[in-house]
Amino acid sequence: MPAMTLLSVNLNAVAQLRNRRDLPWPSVTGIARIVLDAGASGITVHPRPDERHIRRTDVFELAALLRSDYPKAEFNIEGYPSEDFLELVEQVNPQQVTLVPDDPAQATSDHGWDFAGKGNYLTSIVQRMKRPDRRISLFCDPDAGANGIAAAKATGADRVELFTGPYGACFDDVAQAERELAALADTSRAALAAGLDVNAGHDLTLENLPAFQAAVPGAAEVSIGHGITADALLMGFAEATRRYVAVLAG
Ligand SMILES: CC(=O)[C@@H](O)[C@H](O)COP(=O)(O)O
Ligand SMILES: NCC(=O)COP(=O)(O)O
Repeated sequence: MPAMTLLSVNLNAVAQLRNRRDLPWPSVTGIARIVLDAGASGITVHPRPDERHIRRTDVFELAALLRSDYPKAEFNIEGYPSEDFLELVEQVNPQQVTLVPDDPAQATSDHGWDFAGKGNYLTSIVQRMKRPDRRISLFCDPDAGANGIAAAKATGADRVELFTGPYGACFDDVAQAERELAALADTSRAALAAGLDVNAGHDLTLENLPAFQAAVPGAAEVSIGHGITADALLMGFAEATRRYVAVLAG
């Protein structure tokens, strides 16, 4: 079990802001530098077919930056395993690929895989994507439970990423937040017991992360974008990153 939960900063929101104009700022690679210098362990991007935030060019530029200046940082590329996506991953060769069952029309990711129903499909994608230097993570519903986790493990994946969106959405409902945390904790325990490492992400914030950490110990990595970008508008990306890293350090 990893000693500390690592922070991977999702830069989708930065790219989305940049894309409001036909101009190169805010710079996605520039912000990547700032968060990595401030203590983030990796960078996450979730390119979508319409390039409404991260563009294919961003993926290549980030990969080049990490290779040249941050060789210890992890690049995590998330997305639906379309042929275009798989070819992009093969060209860029990130350390981690997170497969997400999102439809191009979705505003954002809103559910995990149906591991039992899509088992054969996922197994073939995992086999194609897996390399000794690349891990595969599967986006996982918070209530996937032991049966879902057994099916996820059978695909050959290395990790699951717990979808924390429903937990993040109940910031003003403490009782519901506790129910969401209990489901996440059950699924995380089942994953760890099955030999899968656990990542987590979606709508995690400085405010909801401590309770998540307490309820779901042992996560290898959280990827955070929207919340840290909102914080960075107030305090800058360096300070925001330092605060998330401090929360994760406990
Ligand atoms: C899989 C996941 O939860 C994130 O990658 C999320 O989809 C971020 O994407 P957006 O920032 O575009 O919502
Ligand atoms: N993989 C989840 C992720 O990157 C989280 O993004 P966000 O919801 O924090 O924007």
